[in-house]
Amino acid sequence: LITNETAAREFANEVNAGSEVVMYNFVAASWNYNTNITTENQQAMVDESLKLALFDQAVEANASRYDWKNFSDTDLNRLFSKLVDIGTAAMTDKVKLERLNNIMSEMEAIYSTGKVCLTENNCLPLDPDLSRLMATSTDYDELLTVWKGWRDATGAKIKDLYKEFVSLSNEAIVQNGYPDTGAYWKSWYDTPTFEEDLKTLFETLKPLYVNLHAYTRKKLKERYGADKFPTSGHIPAHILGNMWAQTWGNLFDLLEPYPGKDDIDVTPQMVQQNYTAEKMFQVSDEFFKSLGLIEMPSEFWDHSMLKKPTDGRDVVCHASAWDFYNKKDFRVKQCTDITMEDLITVHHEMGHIEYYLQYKDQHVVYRDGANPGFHEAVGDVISLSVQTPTHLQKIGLLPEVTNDEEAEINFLMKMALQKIAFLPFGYLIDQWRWSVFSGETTPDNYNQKWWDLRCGLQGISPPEDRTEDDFDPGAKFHIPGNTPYIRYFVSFVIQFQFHKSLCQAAGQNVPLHQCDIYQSTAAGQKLSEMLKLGSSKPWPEAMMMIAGEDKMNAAALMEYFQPLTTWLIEQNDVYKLVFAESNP
Ligand SMILES: O=C(CCC(O)(O)[C@H](Cc1ccccc1)NC(=O)c1ccccc1)N[C@@H](Cc1c[nH]c2ccccc12)C(=O)O
Ligand SMILES: [Zn+2]
Repeated sequence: LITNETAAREFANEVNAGSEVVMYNFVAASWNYNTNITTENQQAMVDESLKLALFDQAVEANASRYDWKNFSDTDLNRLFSKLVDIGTAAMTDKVKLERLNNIMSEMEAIYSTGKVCLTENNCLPLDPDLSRLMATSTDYDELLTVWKGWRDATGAKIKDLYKEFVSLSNEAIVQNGYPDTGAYWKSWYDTPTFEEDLKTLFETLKPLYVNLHAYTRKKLKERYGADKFPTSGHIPAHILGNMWAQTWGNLFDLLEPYPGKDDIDVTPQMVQQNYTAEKMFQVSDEFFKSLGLIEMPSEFWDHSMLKKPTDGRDVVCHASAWDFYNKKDFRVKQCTDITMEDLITVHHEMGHIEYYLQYKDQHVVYRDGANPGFHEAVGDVISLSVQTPTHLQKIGLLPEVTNDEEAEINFLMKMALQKIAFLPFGYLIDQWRWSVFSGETTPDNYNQKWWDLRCGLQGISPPEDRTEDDFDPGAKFHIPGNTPYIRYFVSFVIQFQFHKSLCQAAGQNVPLHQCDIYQSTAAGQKLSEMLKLGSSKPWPEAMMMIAGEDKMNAAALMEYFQPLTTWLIEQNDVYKLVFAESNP
């Protein structure tokens, strides 16, 4: 084995240059497929992913000729540990590797082109039509038709492909040295106690969720009638204002504690002011600039897809942010709707782009979040400031701000419907997936296990019977998209730790939920120092830099929502708080 660390550094630099070319070609082919789903674009993308896998295999083989585990330079050791960790690209059987990539692109196409026909010749896509219906309809049966139709059009059609995907993904990852795909995904957090830390966080936050669930259930019973609800205490899954019941913000008009106050759901104001998708991204860019962070380069504005094409092309509408690995080309692809919910997603995507911009000069293997949760948290931290009534007033979306106890509770309720409601969902998706990858959940049990978790952790129930002919996990983008999900649960906890620390840096001595770091270059400085690291340091070091502690901690989130927690407990009759742990 080669022990010369100078030679090793030289090798790493050559890999960096080569990676940028191969990665650019792969990302460009993926972009073409995602923004124009055709069989030729699908084949072109699969071809590029095979070339990338061969490149990664060559890098791994060459890197393994160095005695990198014994390097004295810890950074070089870290760099090589990433060079040899090539994921499913380790699959040496090219036929199987091509099959794996074909299955993934096929599942993504089925999901992205799925439609529900409400009448013979009225077939609606998820974005924007079905999403708007789920957000605005209060017709129990119409919601049920859409909820079931979407699962028939996507999950059920993906089921068999997913079974094959699981086995091929595991076969590949074993060649990379991991027992199964879930173990590989967890390794990105590089924390031996990761799963128990997550469980502790979830148990700590569960009382907040149970309070919100009880309050929401009571109000939904008033709207739909108690007879529509199982005696077990679960809420039917299709009446929460979202296709997956993952956030409940669209129920704000029903759940608003003190009606008649400021209209903090600024969607009407955005429509009234003729907001465009471009404008929404410019508003977000301006916030990042106000912190002294890097503004969007011209390539971003020239090459992004900021709204759904109207030329009949099939596209993957689910939002995403793209790094072309050439230090210049960064894009967002989003079928932006003119709503406050989508303004929040705009900030989420711009957070990914800002991270890309900040770490673009790192070695390719370090162009990642400190851990995947960090990448998901950046935009959300900004949007915690943007969503404050005082900030919405500053940018002209809220005519005037009432500063009293009731308005404060209204605001915290709206934030809880986005952040607290999400927690069990963010937690359970990869509990399901890790159990599938490990073999604990077998293919004939996929749907049963899914509903055990949805009922047991989220307290929601299927509005009609489900069987193993259904595959309800497949109706959520990240499953056919093979995008890990625990990153969002991690993000929803750490973004409040970041927010609290950046608010202190900005000299904001107000309650956490009223803090707006807008125009604070001190906060921007602290954020950019962490972002520039990419994944070059272990995430506890990055966490210490930005939050002053090296662990995930729910305290900041609980501090943020404290006034609402108190209010909810007063509102709820304690004995009605729970839902049965089992399937109703
Ligand atoms: O999926 C997303 C946003 C899309 C994304 O920006 O996270 C995107 C997902 C994706 C990953 C890989 C391929 C295709 C899409 N992730 C990225 O673009 C991305 C960018 C850089 C690094 C890692 C991921 N949000 C989740 C969680 C969520 C729901 N509501 C929210 C509100 C605010 C923030 C997050 C959410 C969801 O919709 O269920
Ligand atoms: Zn994201």
